Amino acid sequence: MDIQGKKKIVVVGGGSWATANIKMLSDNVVEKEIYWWMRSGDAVEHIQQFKHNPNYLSSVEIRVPAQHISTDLKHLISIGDFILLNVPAAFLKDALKDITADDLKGKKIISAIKGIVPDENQIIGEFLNQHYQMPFENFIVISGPCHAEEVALEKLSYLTIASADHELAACFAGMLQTRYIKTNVSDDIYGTEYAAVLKNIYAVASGICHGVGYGDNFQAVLISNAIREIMHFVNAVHPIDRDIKESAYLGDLLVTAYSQFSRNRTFGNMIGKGYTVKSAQLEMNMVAEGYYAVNCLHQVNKQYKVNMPICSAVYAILYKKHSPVLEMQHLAEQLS
Ligand SMILES: NC(=O)C1=CN([C@@H]2O[C@H](COP(=O)(O)OP(=O)(O)OC[C@H]3O[C@@H](n4cnc5c(N)ncnc54)[C@H](OP(=O)(O)O)[C@@H]3O)[C@@H](O)[C@H]2O)C=CC1
Ligand SMILES: O=C(CO)COP(=O)(O)O
Repeated sequence: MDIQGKKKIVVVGGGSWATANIKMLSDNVVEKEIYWWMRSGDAVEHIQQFKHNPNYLSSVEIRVPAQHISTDLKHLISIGDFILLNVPAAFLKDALKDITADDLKGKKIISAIKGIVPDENQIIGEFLNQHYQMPFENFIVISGPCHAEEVALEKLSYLTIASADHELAACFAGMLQTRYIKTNVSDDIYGTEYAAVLKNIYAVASGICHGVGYGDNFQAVLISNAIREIMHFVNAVHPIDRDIKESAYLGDLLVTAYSQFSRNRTFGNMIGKGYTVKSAQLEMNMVAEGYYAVNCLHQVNKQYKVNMPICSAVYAILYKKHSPVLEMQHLAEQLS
């Protein structure tokens, strides 16, 4: 596919980050046609009529033409050149259940998902490559420290656009830049995806620590150890020369572990305060990817055997029902 010329972009997902992506793409001046899929027919009708997403980032004005918003994913994909996947990883298989490798053939596929597909235990690029025969040259990752809520407020933010094809990454970055969005381009798709998955787990850990009563001093030690765990893990999975201090790695960890907007931190905080997983999930109405990711990571790391005491502690609390207080005491003895 020629990457020049007016492009048709389909955004798949109706949550906060999909809504923020719709806003960035709409505010960007490069000429394009934007299409939007979400599972809820009621939400589609509401947006068509009132030009606002009723459930997520409701303040954002939606300027996508009404006839471009639909619950028919197969049809929208048949129109699109770029398919931007943005449902939580746990629901990706369900969202794509009627989609075949043929439907995606020749499309440029972008993942704005920061998660692992459960059961498959694969990051999104691997999943699409193995299940949909997507060539990695057609794949793009959007990452970086960026909360949807701050995009809605047009607060200055930086995104990293990663692809094995530098020209493709630069082309897509050009479709997202606005007055309030700056972009970096990277070729580290594995490291970018895995770092984004891991930082969600560390943000859950950060929330748990806050919930059980640790202060800022301990949080700083926790996050210093977390970036080392990320570095060791991504170097084991995909050893290339990367600077872990870049925004897509360290920056994303910091914003997620400290921001008031982080769903993962909020979820962890509730767990630390004694909520069950179910009640914390119900309370939030949004998805904390770290909950699913830590289980997948636990399986994936059986192969790599990287020493990851923070991930192990979060896994024990969420999946083996260990006491957050005791598990964090045990973890604290292993940090430095
Ligand atoms: N929010 C953010 O700031 C950022 C998020 N991301 C990533 O974007 C991805 C999407 O997250 P985000 O947009 O924030 O999601 P939200 O938490 O805002 O919304 C949840 C989404 O998941 C859908 N959903 C919930 N339950 C189910 C289900 N059982 N089956 C199918 N779909 C379901 C919801 O659909 P419905 O409304 O119909 O229930 C909704 O679209 C995640 O991987 C996240 O890590 C990345 C960067 C920033
Ligand atoms: O990825 C994010 C910020 O970069 C969003 O993190 P949360 O899902 O924890 O809100």
